[in-house]
Amino acid sequence: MVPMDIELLITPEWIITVDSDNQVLRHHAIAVDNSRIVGIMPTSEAEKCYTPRQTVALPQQAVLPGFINAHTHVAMALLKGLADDLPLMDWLQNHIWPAEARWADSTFVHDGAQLAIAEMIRSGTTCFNDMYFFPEATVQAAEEAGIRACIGLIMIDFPTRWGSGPEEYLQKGLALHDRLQTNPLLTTAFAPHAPYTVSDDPLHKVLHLACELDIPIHMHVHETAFEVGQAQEQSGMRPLERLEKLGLLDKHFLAVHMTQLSDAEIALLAQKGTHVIHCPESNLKLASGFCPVAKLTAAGVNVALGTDGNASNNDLDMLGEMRTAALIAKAVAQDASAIPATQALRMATINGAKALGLDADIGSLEVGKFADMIAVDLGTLEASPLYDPVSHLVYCTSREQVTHTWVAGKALMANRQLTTLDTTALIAKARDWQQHIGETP
Ligand SMILES: CSC[C@H]1O[C@@H](n2cnc3c(O)ncnc32)[C@H](O)[C@@H]1O
Ligand SMILES: [Zn+2]
Repeated sequence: MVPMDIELLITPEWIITVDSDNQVLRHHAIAVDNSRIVGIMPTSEAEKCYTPRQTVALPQQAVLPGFINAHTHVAMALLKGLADDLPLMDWLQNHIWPAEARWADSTFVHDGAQLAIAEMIRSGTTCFNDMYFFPEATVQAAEEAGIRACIGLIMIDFPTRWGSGPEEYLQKGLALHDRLQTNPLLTTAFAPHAPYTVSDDPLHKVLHLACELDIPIHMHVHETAFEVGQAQEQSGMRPLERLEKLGLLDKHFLAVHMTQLSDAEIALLAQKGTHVIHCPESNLKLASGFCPVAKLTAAGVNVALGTDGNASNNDLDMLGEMRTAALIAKAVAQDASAIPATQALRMATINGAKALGLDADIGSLEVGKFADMIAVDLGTLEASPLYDPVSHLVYCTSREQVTHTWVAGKALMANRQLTTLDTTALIAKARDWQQHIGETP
């Protein structure tokens, strides 16, 4: 047999596939060519089958699909730690929105996005689903870094620095959507902010365009009891009921947070195929409530994981988020078997891909999918002894153990060195923003 020329052969100790059988393979290799996985087989066999231009030997690492952070506001990295220990509405109305009105221009969004993307690559995220003003600046930062992203085309009733209102947001969003058609790493979703900030007419328009373009809709929904109570007082309806009446709930809809859910609402989400994006650390920090993840999963709802922005988390660490999700699910369900490690890992990978409609291409390590993957060092003192690599990833691994991050076969981090971004320059720029933002009364 003539060996096949390929770009890259990776030979780790474990491959955690996150495929439908949750296969964990030992002493297997991953062959990558033309951005995609072309083979997964025992290392001894791969060495005969391929002539790789590059081989990466990872004798104490596990290789797994890159994390998909299914809800972010990446530019908010520059507001990290600015307003802590507050409930959502006080945090938003009295701290975050005023800071955004003062600072969130195109340069802020680009610089914040770059900083966040560096943090994400260093912690094993290969794809994020974003919602923020000046999305074209987030696009620029993502393109410079080489990361995959779903860019939110935002919608909100009031004027912001990015536009005068719904009509302009739609027009700018559509122009950006058109421009991204030729970009293999970037997709779009409509991102109406929340039921309490977007009225029916713009929601109708968003739904109409999302159906026409066949793209997802991504929205904060039922984040707090206050949100639900206020909507009931004002309209006699819970927000979810209103969204259902408007026709938004289907398999293209990503409902973020969902801490307030009745059993009937859970059944409705399952029936409609709506995805839930769980952000446990943001919900804990803002004391927003608890998403009933075990009940949702049992009902057949696809639940993916997001960090939310750096101003409410305050990190973008999907390993940490997985651990929190697995632990809090047990407390909420009062059942130690709720959300076992394998399920938490699926929430951080393949379930995010499903929510974004990208599961044919990413979310698991399988032949034909893009080589979006990470290597995690499980040979450390803290990870020893090791009986089950998936258990360690969820319950006992910190982000510093991520050694390599690849997107579409390109290394964005190798041996903890970023290849497309300059860490020292990013720290300097962040400190520059800190001086401006921190010293303004
Ligand atoms: C329309 S751009 C996004 C908008 O959302 C704000 N935001 C960040 N986190 C949350 C959250 O948890 N709930 C509601 N809104 C949030 C962000 O500051 C931007 O203004
Ligand atoms: Zn959010």
